[in-house]
Amino acid sequence: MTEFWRRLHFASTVVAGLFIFSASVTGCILALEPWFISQNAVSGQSKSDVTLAEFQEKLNENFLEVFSFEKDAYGNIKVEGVGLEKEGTLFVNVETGKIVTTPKSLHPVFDLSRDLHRSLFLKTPGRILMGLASLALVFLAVSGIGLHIKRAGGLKALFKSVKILEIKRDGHAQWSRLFLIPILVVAVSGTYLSIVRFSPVSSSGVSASAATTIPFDKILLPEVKKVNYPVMDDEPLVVELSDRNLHFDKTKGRLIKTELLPVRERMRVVNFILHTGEGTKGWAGVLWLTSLVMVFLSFTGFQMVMDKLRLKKHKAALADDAEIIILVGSETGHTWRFADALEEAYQNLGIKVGTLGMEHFPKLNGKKTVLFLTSTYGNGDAPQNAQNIIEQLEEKMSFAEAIQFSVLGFGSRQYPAFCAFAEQFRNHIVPLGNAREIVPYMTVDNQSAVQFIDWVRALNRSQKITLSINTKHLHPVRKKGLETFTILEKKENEDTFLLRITHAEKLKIHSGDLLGVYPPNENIERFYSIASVSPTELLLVIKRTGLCSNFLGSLSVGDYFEAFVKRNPSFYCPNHHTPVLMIANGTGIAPFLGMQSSGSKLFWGGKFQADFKLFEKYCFADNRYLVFSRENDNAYVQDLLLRRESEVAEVLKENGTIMICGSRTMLKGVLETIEKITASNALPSTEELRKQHRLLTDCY
Ligand SMILES: Cc1cc2nc3c(=O)[nH]c(=O)nc-3n(C[C@H](O)[C@H](O)[C@H](O)COP(=O)(O)O)c2cc1C
Repeated sequence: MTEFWRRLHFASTVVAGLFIFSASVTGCILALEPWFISQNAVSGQSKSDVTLAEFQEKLNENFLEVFSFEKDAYGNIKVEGVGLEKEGTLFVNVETGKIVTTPKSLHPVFDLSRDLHRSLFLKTPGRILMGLASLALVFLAVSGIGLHIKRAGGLKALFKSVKILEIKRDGHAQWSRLFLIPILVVAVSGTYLSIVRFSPVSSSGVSASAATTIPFDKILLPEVKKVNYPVMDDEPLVVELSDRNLHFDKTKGRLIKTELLPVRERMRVVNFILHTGEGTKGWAGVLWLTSLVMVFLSFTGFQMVMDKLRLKKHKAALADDAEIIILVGSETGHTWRFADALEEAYQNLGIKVGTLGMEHFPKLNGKKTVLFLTSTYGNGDAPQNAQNIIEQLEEKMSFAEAIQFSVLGFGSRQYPAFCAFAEQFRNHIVPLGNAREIVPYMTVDNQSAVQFIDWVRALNRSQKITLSINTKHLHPVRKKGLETFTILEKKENEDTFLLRITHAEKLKIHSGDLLGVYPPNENIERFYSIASVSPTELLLVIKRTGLCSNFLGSLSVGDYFEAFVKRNPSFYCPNHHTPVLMIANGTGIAPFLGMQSSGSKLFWGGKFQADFKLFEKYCFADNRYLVFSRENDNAYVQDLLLRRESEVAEVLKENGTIMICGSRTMLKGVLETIEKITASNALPSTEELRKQHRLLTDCY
């Protein structure tokens, strides 16, 4: 269902985005019009009990002849007639009937904006386009509501606050939710106005009703919209009220007929006011804010669409006749190279094949061969596009008649949980009654082309085909559009060093994001945790362990290098006002140097006191607790947690969050300790805390 809302939202943006953007910008200008016009009102306010007959007498004192008069939404009365001194279209005072100066015309920008807003200066075709754009906005608003509900996890949760971690995505969600109702009103009323304009009025559009008989001298002026005085004796005098037209004979006494305005016309007036704010300064103000928000939403929406189009060279759906389905789980994109090469090999044999990311895992039917290629991330976790996929496996696969499958895990033996996710995933498929494994589970370490080809050979034997892989396509390629980072400061202690580097402000880096750096002559990046200490500066704390860290360690102040930022929102510091407990060892302190606040406590463990000196200047947390394993009390950070058990428990009691960064060995010890603390203080378990997003880890 989420996918349905997302597609509807995406399609509406692509189709009508530019038109909506243009209407939003011009809407910002037009919503100001009621304010200017109301300041410009010249006719004054009429008393509520003045009758039309009394007002006519006043007019007769000042005019030789009146052909008609009309009142606009701001109370200005415009008379067509011959005055004692002037004639033509004249504005009059509502109490005296005397001619007053005409209202000043507004700046031409309003007329230009109106034309652009209604018809893009293209007359009827433009009006039709803008009508369709309004309709697309209705779809956008409705699909937006659907997405909000899905994102919040239910209708009730819809009103919870959204954490703004990334302006583009979260700001879009936050502001669209706040302005959902006015946006929907603008969209529906705009659509209605367009429909009314282009659907023909039937001649029976006005209905007569004998029941509404108002004597002429009882009509109150505030209720009158327009009066037409007849020129010929046999024509009626027509008084237009908001919901009906009254026809009187020329003697002015006798009502000839009453025309009730059709519902459609009355609805048009209501929708016109809702859409333009005419005559209502308060609603006009809301519309102005709504237009501003819509400009922002168009802008951020466009950026997201562009991001998606840029990223999405891969499809989101399969052709119905695909015999082979390749499903890819990937965090940083490397596994896609292997999947694409495999797809190409099938195509070369004329076999119908489709490749999808795991997030587009379709409900399978009939007889299918499905090849799963997936990496493993974090602590043996699923990559980003395969989160929660195991829970959905049965639903996706159980309707198929027969599935032949194989799982190929991509990972790195540098991580203790080597290919753990792929293995776990495979173990959940094996028991399914309709699934048969055609190639035994295999793994690919560090994107090894040789190991991949081994698996392809096994696949060939099983399928009795000869896939031939173009190994050129397996070589890692550097990402395009890398950013430049220049070193401002470098400090070293033993084999660890701190870099303060500067970057372009537009990058909008958050502490907790990762910096992807390519070592010289290698196209597989390494990631380093970032502390963002100003809009253009960040800190890295790195230990020399291999090619890439040695490369960065060899740079000096003034040198620059190229890298890219990988967003890591699952390790952003929560920005609600609850305490945060930051736990790190060694270089794991890096992201926390950019996250410290008055509500945070930092627990850090290192070997020697001197190690801390490296970043002491940047560590200003009041509540910081340090421990050294080769000095003083020879203890680890988990020992420190036990010693300060009551403070740890206090953070959790106050609904706080625990963030852990550093080595995996430390993580294991720390989690065991926290489990003990939560158990003895009747607090939620670490598993429960993880589910509540109150236990965040970034360990390597
Ligand atoms: C932060 C990080 C965590 C990782 N965690 C694991 C892991 O727990 N187990 C594993 O086998 N590989 C792990 N890897 C290695 C990746 O799975 C491997 O590089 C894979 O080829 C990446 O494929 P992808 O770019 O398609 O996601 C990790 C890599 C990074 C950068």
